[in-house]
Amino acid sequence: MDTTIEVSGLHKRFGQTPAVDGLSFTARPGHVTGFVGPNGAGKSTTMRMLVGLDLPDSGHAHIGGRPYRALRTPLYEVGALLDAGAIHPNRRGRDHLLWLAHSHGLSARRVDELLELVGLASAGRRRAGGYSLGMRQRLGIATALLGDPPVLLLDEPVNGLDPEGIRWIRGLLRSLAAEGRTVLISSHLMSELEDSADHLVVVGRGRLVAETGVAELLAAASGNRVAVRTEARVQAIAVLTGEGAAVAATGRDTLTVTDLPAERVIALLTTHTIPFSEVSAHRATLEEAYMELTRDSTEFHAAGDSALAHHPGED
Ligand SMILES: Nc1ncnc2c1ncn2[C@@H]1O[C@H](COP(=O)(O)OP(=O)(O)OP(=O)(O)O)[C@@H](O)[C@H]1O
Repeated sequence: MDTTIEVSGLHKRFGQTPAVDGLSFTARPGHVTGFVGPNGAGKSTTMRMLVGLDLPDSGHAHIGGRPYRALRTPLYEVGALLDAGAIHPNRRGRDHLLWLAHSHGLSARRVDELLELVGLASAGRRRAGGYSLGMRQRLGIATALLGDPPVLLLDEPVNGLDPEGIRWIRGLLRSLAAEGRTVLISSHLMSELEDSADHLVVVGRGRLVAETGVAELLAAASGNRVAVRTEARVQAIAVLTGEGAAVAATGRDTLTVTDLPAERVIALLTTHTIPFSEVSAHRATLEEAYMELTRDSTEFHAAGDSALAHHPGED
């Protein structure tokens, strides 16, 4: 079964508000795709259209080439966490899962397995009304995973989780993708996607700002820069510029080298017996990369609407 998520030319308005405004992107199996953008960017609306809770005005949001409503066994094909609050406060967490499991021919054992997996084994018999937001998120994730689906759509799954919970969900998402599943998670904070997403769809005001690999984005933002600490600045500059690198003196004993990998810088300094105490690659954080990306997209906005999709590396 094809499990690619494909959003194409998607439009949705609420009254005068364009919530989603011509959005297109793809989320592929085996990847965690981060769907990121500020509050009100249209992420939840897109997710709701992916599972048929809202209808597009035009365009499509397909899973495996079909709309969600055409799936024959949705629980086994697509797991979704859209609104962690959507559970009756009097219902116990385990009963919520049991009801869903039994109506789909799944066993109580599967329910207990999942409660264990999401860390709710002991809390499962308590009423959901007493759950913290983090516990409701965990129950929502268990619900999404119940039918062992190859596609997962999780809207702000990190919301409400404590640092241990955030570490846990990052590992879970990575392992679900490593099993070949298509995982789409939304967040309004880039930092939440650090160490979990490997592909990014960045949106703003209902439109695509960028669709890019995380490694590609970080490499572009890091700008092939290497920091060198040496007491022999003059000799180091001579050797490194001789190799075609751009070198800037950035402190009394520090240099910033552009366009030469750290390994090559070390090899050159060693060969020429130039002493150094540090050579390190500058690695941008995802947050820095995001700032750079959205700054560019703002410039595109100012220049006109034709080039909203900015792919780093293409300029
Ligand atoms: N049912 C609705 N009725 C009216 N306007 C809506 C409705 N749902 C969403 N909107 C509007 O559509 C826009 C996109 O909202 P959406 O919730 O999809 O954004 P989001 O990126 O998920 O934001 P957040 O991070 O805050 O969840 C916002 O301006 C929002 O107010």
